[in-house]
Amino acid sequence: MLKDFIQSLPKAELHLHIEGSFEPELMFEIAKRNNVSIPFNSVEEVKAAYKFNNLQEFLDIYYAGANVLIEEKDFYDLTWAYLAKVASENVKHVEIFFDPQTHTDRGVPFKKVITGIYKALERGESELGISFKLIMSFLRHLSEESAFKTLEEAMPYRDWISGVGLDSSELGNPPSKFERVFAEANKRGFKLVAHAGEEGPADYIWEALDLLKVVRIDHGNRCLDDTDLVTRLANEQMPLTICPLSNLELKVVKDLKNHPLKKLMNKGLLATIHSDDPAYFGGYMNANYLAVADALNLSEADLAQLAKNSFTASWLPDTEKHRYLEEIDSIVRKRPMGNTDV
Ligand code: HPA
Ligand SMILES: [Zn+2]
Repeated sequence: MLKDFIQSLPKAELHLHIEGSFEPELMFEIAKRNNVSIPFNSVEEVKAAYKFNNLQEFLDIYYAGANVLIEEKDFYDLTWAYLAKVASENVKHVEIFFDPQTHTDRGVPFKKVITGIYKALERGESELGISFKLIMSFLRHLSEESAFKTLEEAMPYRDWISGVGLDSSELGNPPSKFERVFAEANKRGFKLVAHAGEEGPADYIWEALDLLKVVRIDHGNRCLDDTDLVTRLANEQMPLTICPLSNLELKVVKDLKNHPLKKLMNKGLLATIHSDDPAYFGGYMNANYLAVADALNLSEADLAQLAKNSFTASWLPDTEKHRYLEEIDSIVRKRPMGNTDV
């Protein structure tokens, strides 16, 4: 079964907002211990509210949910719950986003946020065997000044943070707004990524490449509107971290049958599959692989390619990347049909 095959593949998660993995059950538990009220009476009520017509409707609820997180332990529990979940799905490496401004703007110290997340990641590495990188994302609906301030706040934790990203409300907040702060982050040795072309136009992807100098595009669906851009992305083997269930729930695509993933792969782009905000969009890594496999009739060879792409696009050292690529090839070779392209 496709499901078992997906489960058997080692995978890397490269597009995951840790605040988006906040399951309602844990939200109630943390709200209670922090004495914070939430406008819902039950887990079912929370889940019923997770219906979105666009990115902004989701973000409003996502930021409201994050208000419950106050203490270091909250961030630790949040991160640990995510790691325990993906360990059961054979995810071997994670490069996760956190949104410091969502918390520091409410008076929660940067230190509590990052320490809770980082300690859980370290435990995940030693107990679950999941290697990790941490990416600090700037909220693009906030000012350049606020992003610069956040970059400074992060410097005592420089060694814990591998990269800088850009997320939140895309339309009207082009990458160019953050050109200077990304240049500064680059100088300080952070790797750079940005959400672009989720709701925003192909132009925003050009800006992310040329002005921000990113090494991966998060989402990037809209690149297909621009053939020159597709050629550039293919030539550079620029990774696109694609999130199928997110695209469906935020109405970036009407139906997964129209999802551009297969088109992207056919054009030679380095596409990868991830979960974005799994607690809000109804599925973690394997559910994303399975949903898109069903909708687009992907073969086992396609799925193996996507899992390989996730390691190729990761920031693991080359030796580790190759180890995973070989492991996936050997899983494919052992399939009953040999070459699984059936
Ligand atoms: O999919 C997303 N897009 C932009 N910002 C986000 N913040 C969490 N998830 C997302
Ligand atoms: Zn995202």
